[in-house]
Amino acid sequence: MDMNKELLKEQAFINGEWISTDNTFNVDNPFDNGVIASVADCTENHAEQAIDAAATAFESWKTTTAKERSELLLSWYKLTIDHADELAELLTIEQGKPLEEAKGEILYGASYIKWFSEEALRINGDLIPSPDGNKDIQVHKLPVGVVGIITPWNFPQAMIARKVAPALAAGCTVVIKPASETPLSALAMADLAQKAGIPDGVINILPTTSSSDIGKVLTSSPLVRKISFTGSTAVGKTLIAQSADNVQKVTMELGGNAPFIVFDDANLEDAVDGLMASKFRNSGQTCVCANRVFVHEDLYEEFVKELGNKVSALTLGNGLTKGVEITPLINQKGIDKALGLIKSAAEEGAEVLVGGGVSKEFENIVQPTILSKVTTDMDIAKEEIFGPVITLISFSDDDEVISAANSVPVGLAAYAYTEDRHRIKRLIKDIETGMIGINTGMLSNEMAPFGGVKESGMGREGSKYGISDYLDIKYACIV
Ligand SMILES: NC(=O)C1=CN([C@@H]2O[C@H](COP(=O)(O)OP(=O)(O)OC[C@H]3O[C@@H](n4cnc5c(N)ncnc54)[C@H](OP(=O)(O)O)[C@@H]3O)[C@@H](O)[C@H]2O)C=CC1
Ligand SMILES: O=C(O)[C@H](O)CS(=O)(=O)O
Repeated sequence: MDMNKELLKEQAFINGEWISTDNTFNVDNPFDNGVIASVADCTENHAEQAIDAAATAFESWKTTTAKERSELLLSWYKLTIDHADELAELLTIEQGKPLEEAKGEILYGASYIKWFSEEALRINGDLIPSPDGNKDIQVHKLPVGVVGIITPWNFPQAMIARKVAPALAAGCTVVIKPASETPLSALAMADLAQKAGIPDGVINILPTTSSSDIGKVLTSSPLVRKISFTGSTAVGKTLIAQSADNVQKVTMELGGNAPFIVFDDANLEDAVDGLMASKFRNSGQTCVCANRVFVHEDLYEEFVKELGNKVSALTLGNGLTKGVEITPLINQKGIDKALGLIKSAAEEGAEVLVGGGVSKEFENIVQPTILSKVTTDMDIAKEEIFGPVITLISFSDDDEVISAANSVPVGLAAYAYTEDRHRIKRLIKDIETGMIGINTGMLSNEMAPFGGVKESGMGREGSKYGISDYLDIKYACIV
């Protein structure tokens, strides 16, 4: 296809230079497996170079004023908005999601850059009256230093913006390892950052297929003071363990298994619409997708009927085609995972009401699927599906469904549809997640604290809380 190649970068970005490497790796279009780019394959040596560049740049970047950092982030934001269409096209080609969703991601990512250009101006300390009256107690907020960032393929631009913006606003510098499936969005954002005037060495990007090796360099370097990661819980645990040797700060946005609960007093149409929005965004490849759908027995049959009509009407195809809603999963591993979970659920007694396999027309697209008679002891209810598959579980009372919702080791997002304000108060308190949507299936925005509890990770991204992850508190006692 004729793609705008202005922002198509295939080299590594280290210390403001575009660097070629001895080896390269292909980036494929998930729709047709066509090769769209051949990208520099960085090694541990490149990682060391990038860390040194970030450490050197930190010595000057940390002395910039908050106003200077704010203005540079605003310039980056404006260039991102100006190039939103090209960035969206690049994102769809490397990740597969519908162009309209990709544009939404670009604007969503940009909103974090704008938000933290403003938050940079509000990094204030404290003056505290001393208990004995003869000391000055000062609290200073200082940048932690060089940050190692590892990002996933499901939101390849927004996860860059959501981590880099607060880091730079705080005065930190960054070394980024993007997902090997989707490095192009990260490289394009680095290009725009350089054009916005962000100094050499502040942002460094290491595309690679040697993620484990590069991860070890980042977590073992005494120059790297923090690791920020979004991805699977399994990899998050590996990184937390590796970061322990250096006592690095960590922000971990890990896997989820969101319960979506439809109570007997729910607005049924709203609940169906909310589930459609939550489940099928990015073809189910988000960490906050509804993963277990609990429907009160009194509503179950009517809910299934309404839902079936909407799911059956979804349009499958190439993300670049206007109107397409369901697109390929990121790779064969993701397709096999979703199909395997559907198969095991059916073998364990679930009923396939809609879909259940791969599209007959598009081999990389899993059909939007509805499984009924699912139970919480099935594998599909215990794992993050990361595919367009709805699992319907019937329930009869509040205690039962809250206990079932909490019966998993992760706790990122949850959703509930009910009008009962006493029940809402109880759900906010008792559901073990970092975030809960009440009568909505979409809760992510730059002004809210995004993050999880239990094995969904630690730290928060976005909101007034997001910048704290990139700051150290220093107490000065002055007589
Ligand atoms: N919470 C979320 O938003 C996400 C959750 N997931 C969950 O993870 C499952 C698997 O998806 P997958 O893409 O494999 O996610 P991973 O967690 O494996 O990958 C996420 C990022 O971590 C990198 N990575 C993988 N292993 C290591 C390592 N040992 N050290 C350093 N970096 C590493 C990957 O690099 P590389 O690309 O080279 O493998 C990628 O950049 C999904 O099915 C889903 O359940 C996945 C993505 C996002
Ligand atoms: O990793 C993800 O799936 C995203 O954080 C979800 S969201 O922030 O785009 O909702």
